[in-house]
Amino acid sequence: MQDKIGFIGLGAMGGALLEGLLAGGVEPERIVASDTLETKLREAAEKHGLKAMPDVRSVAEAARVIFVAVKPQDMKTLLKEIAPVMKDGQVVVSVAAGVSIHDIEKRFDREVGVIRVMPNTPCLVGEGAMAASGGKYVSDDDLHMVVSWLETLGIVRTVPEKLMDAVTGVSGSGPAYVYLMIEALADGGVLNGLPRAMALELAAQTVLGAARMVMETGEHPAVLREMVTSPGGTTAQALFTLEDNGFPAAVQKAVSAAAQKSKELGK
Ligand SMILES: NC(=O)C1=CN([C@@H]2O[C@H](COP(=O)(O)OP(=O)(O)OC[C@H]3O[C@@H](n4cnc5c(N)ncnc54)[C@H](OP(=O)(O)O)[C@@H]3O)[C@@H](O)[C@H]2O)C=CC1
Ligand SMILES: O=C(O)[C@@H]1CCC=N1
Repeated sequence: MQDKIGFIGLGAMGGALLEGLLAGGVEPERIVASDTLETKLREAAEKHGLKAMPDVRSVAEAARVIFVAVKPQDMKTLLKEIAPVMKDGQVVVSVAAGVSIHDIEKRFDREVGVIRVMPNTPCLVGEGAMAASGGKYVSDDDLHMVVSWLETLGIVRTVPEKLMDAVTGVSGSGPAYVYLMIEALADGGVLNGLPRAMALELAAQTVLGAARMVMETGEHPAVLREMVTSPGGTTAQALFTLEDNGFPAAVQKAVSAAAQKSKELGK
């Protein structure tokens, strides 16, 4: 029989990872899950046919690999709760921003493997951007297994743990900045007379198309930007306005602010 896979925390990110793994072919019979919110747990159990567990210890007892997707501030309490039943060879996959592998390992007096992952919500549609780092007790086989599951939800880069705060600033929190950009783009369209639904559709497709151009042509964004920018034309005027209003600096400052907050969450 295949190992069970546990989920603790079925909020925005835990739910997205769960749905992504199921869509990627993991059988629901392998999943055992727990969330403090009973309705959320019951809904997930009914929707996906997974096994709802009465508490987190039951998840830790039943599963060999346990995805933990609770808030960073709840990690200490959660790990304390499951520590007494954790065994050598189990694997905890943590997505908590800022919480280090060492901080998780030290809660157990067993050699529990820890994999720290920074995913993002587009995992829900198979377009996640993720980074992963493995701790000292995790075997290469287990790391490869978890990475291969995650690869069904998007791209996964294995990175040294010290880069995780920067990853959080770019791709973990990144979808939110892009949504803000899409909203602003659409609002700009409405300001200039477009019907709202059409403005939103054009804005979202523009972001999707531009991202695919970067991924599929392999060209630097500056080259692609020049392709759009006709001399003396509309784009040059818009780019000048964005630069003049500090758009590139604002985005870089946002990434640094998120990375800094990630460091603070880990303290
Ligand atoms: N949202 C995102 O895009 C991303 C989030 N992350 C990380 O994912 C983690 C979860 O974030 P997010 O999904 O946004 O947060 P949510 O608050 O949406 O989800 C966390 C869930 O875990 C539940 N929970 C808390 N403590 C326990 C416990 N002891 N046992 C079982 N369930 C528990 C919460 O219940 P309750 O509400 O009752 O506390 C909640 O339902 C965080 O650590 C975050 O850093 C990482 C990358 C991206
Ligand atoms: O906002 C947060 O703290 C989490 C971590 C990355 C994305 N969402």
